[in-house]
Amino acid sequence: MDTIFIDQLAIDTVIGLYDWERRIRQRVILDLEMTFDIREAAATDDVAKTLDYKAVAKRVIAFVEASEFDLVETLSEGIAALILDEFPVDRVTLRLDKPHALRGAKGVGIRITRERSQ
Ligand SMILES: Nc1nc2c(c(=O)[nH]1)N=C([C@H](O)[C@@H](O)CO)CN2
Repeated sequence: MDTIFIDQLAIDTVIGLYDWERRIRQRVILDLEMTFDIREAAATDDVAKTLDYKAVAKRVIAFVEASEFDLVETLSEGIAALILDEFPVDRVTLRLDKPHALRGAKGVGIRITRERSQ
């Protein structure tokens, strides 16, 4: 299966456990890999036949900007669920980096893979 990806999508949101984190917006960086068969789009040169990465990015940005979760786990599951619910994707791998969360580290975060349930 083919993959359509979005790399290093930077979004500011309320995320974190601590009181000071509830009062500010912090940057999260997303890498998304979504399985999609591109052959029909390639044969027709028609964006309507593919997974429009701009439409995915717009929807993910709106969700993340409006969210106020404590954990990166909850935010990541929410993003994966909305992609599988709203777009023709059977499998999504998502890496979420919270770059300013841990002094001394370039970043922290998680990577998850979720599939559409049959
Ligand atoms: N597994 C996790 N550990 C931690 C999280 C998290 O979301 N998942 N969050 C925090 C704090 O919010 C931290 O990012 C603030 O520096 C700590 N551990």
